[in-house]
Amino acid sequence: MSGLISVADALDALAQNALPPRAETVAIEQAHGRQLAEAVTAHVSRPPADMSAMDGYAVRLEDVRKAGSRLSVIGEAPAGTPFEQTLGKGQAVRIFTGGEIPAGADHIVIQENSSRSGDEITCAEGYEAPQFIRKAGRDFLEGDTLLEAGAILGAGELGLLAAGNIAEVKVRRRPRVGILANGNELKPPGSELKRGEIVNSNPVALAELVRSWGAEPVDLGIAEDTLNAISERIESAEDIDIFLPVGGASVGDHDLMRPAFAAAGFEPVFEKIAVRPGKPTWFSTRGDTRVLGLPGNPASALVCAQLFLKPLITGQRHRLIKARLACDLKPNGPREHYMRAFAAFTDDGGLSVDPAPDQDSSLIKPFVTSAALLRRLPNAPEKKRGGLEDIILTSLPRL
Ligand SMILES: Nc1nc2c(c(=O)[nH]1)N[C@H]1C(S)=C(S)[C@@H](COP(=O)(O)OP(=O)(O)OC[C@H]3O[C@@H](n4cnc5c(N)ncnc54)[C@H](O)[C@@H]3O)O[C@H]1N2
Ligand code: MOO
Repeated sequence: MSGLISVADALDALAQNALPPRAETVAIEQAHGRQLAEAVTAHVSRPPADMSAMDGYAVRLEDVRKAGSRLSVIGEAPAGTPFEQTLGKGQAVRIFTGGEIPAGADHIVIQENSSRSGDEITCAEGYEAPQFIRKAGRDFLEGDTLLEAGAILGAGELGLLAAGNIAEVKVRRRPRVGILANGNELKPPGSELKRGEIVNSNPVALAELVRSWGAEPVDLGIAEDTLNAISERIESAEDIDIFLPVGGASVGDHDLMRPAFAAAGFEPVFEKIAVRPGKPTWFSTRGDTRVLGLPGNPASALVCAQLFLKPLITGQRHRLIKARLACDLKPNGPREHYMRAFAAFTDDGGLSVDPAPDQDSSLIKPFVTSAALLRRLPNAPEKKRGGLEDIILTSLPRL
């Protein structure tokens, strides 16, 4: 495959050249944001036994069917210290939230509904059905699958693993993504700029995206516009899974990224994509290493990172969802267009999408407000305000 290919074909090619899976074991305290390499099963049941949901008295339901029932208190069951005897007729055990239900008991009378005098309680009400007992294994049983391979570990997932008595998990190794800028005009943020120089803004934004997708960005610096300078950066980079050259992707005399990677033994898979912005995006492989070449224009780099780098890192395709257009759209050209767009929830529970008025590929400001990429298929006809279009949500819509 080479030449100009469609977005769908580019995504297929990336999937066919997915990174080989590599796993490592980490403590759950270090596992936030990581992706499980294998399914995890519970080591314990939760709760481990029937538990009281309230502070009160564990009783036999048949003893408290009528208001005014009197029972004798024969012991205590606080959380962590089960009461070991079996409760008999007319007996109650003082129990606290999280205490294990003693054998023989099948109901909790909450303390607000009872009065105690010495070792005797009187129930204010009668009961028809058992209450306030959490059955063993209500959350999960020992041996249940808690999480599937591929799950991303956030707060809920980590709490679930800990509750399942799991201290370590096998997670996918974070791919190392080597970000390499290129251009004689580029200077780091904060530099004193001479005429013709511009600030190297793409790597810091790309690094943040890479991190947010669970990979590790590696700064390979700025290479000058010579084959040697770029080749040196490629050769001295250590343990990189995905090279991410940005800039020098087009056809100009100073666009040297492709030949430099070709000289380093990378074989082209595709050379450009019928996408806007970001047509010069290219992809090559060498053994287990990948190189995704992004154009230098900031919007092209950031949009194509969303479209092509994210699936390469995560192994997952984008999810398109529908949103209602807040303005009219002109007919699209021959390239699949991903417009930087503002997405917001509407009062009627829907989602609206409003493309930034200027879609030039050099602009960075639209990324500050945009939460979505609005997809327009090649040669799509004009669309009226209020119609439904496909979008990719890149962050949470505004409320
Ligand atoms: N004759 C043609 N010219 C161009 C074509 C084409 O098909 N034929 N394609 C255009 C398209 S589309 C794009 S996109 C750009 C991509 O160009 P490059 O990837 O070669 O990018 P550069 O020339 O290196 O830079 C473009 C632009 O972006 C600025 N830049 C570059 N790197 C950074 C950085 N790290 N941080 C901030 N800004 C950066 C650079 O200064 C340029 O202004 O090519 C078109 N040309
Ligand atoms: O594809 Mo380029 O990104 O249009 O400017």
